[in-house]
Amino acid sequence: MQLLRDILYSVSIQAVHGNNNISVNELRIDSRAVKSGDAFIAIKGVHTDGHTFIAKAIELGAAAVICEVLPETLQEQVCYIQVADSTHACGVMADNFYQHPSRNLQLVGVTGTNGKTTIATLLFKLFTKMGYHCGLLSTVQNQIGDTVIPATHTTPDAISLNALLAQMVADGCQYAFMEVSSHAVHQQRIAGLKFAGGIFSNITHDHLDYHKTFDEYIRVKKAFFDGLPNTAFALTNLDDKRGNVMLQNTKARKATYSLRTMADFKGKILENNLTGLIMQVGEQEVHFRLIGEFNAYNLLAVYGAAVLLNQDKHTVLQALSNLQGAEGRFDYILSDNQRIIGIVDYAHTPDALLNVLATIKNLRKGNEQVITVVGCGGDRDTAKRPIMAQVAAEHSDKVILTSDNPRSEDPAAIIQAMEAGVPVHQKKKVLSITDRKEAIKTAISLANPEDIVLVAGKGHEKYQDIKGVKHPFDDKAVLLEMMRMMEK
Ligand SMILES: CC(=O)N[C@H]1[C@@H](OP(=O)(O)OP(=O)(O)OC[C@H]2O[C@@H](n3ccc(=O)[nH]c3=O)[C@H](O)[C@@H]2O)O[C@H](CO)[C@@H](O)[C@@H]1O[C@H](C)C(=O)N[C@@H](C)C(=O)N[C@H](CCC(=O)O)C(=O)O
Ligand SMILES: Nc1ncnc2c1ncn2[C@@H]1O[C@H](COP(=O)(O)OP(=O)(O)OP(=O)(O)O)[C@@H](O)[C@H]1O
Ligand SMILES: N[C@H](CCC[C@H](N)C(=O)O)C(=O)O
Ligand SMILES: [Mg+2]
Repeated sequence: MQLLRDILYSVSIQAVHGNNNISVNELRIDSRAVKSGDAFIAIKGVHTDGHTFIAKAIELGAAAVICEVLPETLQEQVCYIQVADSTHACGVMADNFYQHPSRNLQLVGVTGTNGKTTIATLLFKLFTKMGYHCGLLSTVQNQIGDTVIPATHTTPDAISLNALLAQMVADGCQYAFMEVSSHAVHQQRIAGLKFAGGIFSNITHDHLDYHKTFDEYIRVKKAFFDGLPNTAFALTNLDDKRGNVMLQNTKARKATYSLRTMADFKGKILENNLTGLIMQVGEQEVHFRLIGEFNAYNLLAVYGAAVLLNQDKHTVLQALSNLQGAEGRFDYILSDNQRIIGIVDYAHTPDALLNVLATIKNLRKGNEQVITVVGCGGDRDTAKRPIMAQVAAEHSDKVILTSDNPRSEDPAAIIQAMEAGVPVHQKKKVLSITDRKEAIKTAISLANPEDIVLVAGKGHEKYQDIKGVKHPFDDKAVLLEMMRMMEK
């Protein structure tokens, strides 16, 4: 419990109605969760406007309301705080309410279209291995030391985020590694946080359903670096066309990584096969267990960040060399009698799919076929659908288009939109099967010994979201089940 006026410290306030010298139990952005003595922050969302639920929140006992527009009639027992931007106020208030947790550990944020989970997870594993107590906030899961806390978002809302960071501080964590999604930057979920460092992986086509234009998407990602303090580092990928732009206006210490040009952290791939990567990193030659060129980038980002956090180069490379990647990222299975190679990967953007297929192509020894099973999520960027199918068709021998998470959409319509991207001369090698399990089964039945079956798009996910209901589904488990069934 804390005083409202303390929680409001450094929030830009336009007007106060009522007594702000009252105690507040919890901060809430959802009226449905409000209990007696809570403060309700009304946020304008994508689907609805939190301001319409102010009366409901008060009915449930809200003692304070933070809003951009005051209701017409004000209740005497409630303190109303009018602010210019309630999403920003929410971030600052959450930071105050939880006693500035991000100032009490070293917080590193990772942004970019692809690689966030991999980089954040590797940093968490690396620092844990080097003897530190660490926290992780990622798409796959949140973690405090060994304790796993399920994740609902890539970056949680400001209140949950600060609550988790406070738990990490209370548990003695020295470092926290988090993914910073573009949604989170735009919705100010990270307002008020103090970062010790920021990492940029890359930027390609995604989330244009939300950000509308690519320029706006770039601007939002850049805003994360614009907001870093001069005590932080900002580490960027020089091989990405927008790598430099990201750091243009940052106050943070700039650093770069690259596989192609001069950079602070320069790497070179010496070998890249199914047993891993051999890379030259600085002066040292190192073997890594992660597979593929894109992971060479992720590893360089992790190495650079660790060195910028004052860790010893040799210790870092030694520890990093033994680590495995994140669940569902180029997750590799050999069928029991080693006939077929199965790969589960979270590639759900054209760029990620292209990377995975290019990686597979490089690893192929001879005439093995590559059979790709892929779909696109419903209620998400529609522009990527035909491109994903095109990429799959161009770089595979056979393709089965199927459902990802259809959400509120008709799965057949999503598949149709994908089919439109398949070039006419490649239509012959493309099948469409709406049921994902059937699609995986068919892929296995089409495979000959040594062939590679890639199941893309869902990675670690353990469900399929159909009309708002999450049905249990696990690509890796289904793939294994089908491999075993077909081998009998
Ligand atoms: C598009 C988007 O980001 N939506 C997020 C947003 O919801 P919204 O804007 O639709 O909210 P809304 O339903 O319009 O409601 C507005 C406000 O009214 C409140 N409300 C609503 C109803 C009610 O009865 N009472 C009430 O108070 C809501 O709590 C909210 O504060 O704010 C909510 C509360 O923080 C989030 O849960 C929700 O995430 C949804 C579930 C989501 O799917 N988000 C995805 C797109 C997302 O954020 N993904 C990124 C990762 C992307 C990536 O990198 O791949 C992530 O960081 O996870
Ligand atoms: N550095 C990279 N560059 C391009 N593609 C990558 C990179 N790292 C991983 N990928 C591909 O992108 C997929 C997603 O990787 P990862 O989960 O690490 O990214 P993410 O940024 O966290 O994604 P999300 O935004 O969905 O949380 C992987 O399965 C892999 O196919
Ligand atoms: N963080 C991404 C993940 C997409 C994964 C894919 N399986 C889908 O459901 O579209 C999103 O929510 O847009
Ligand atoms: Mg992620």
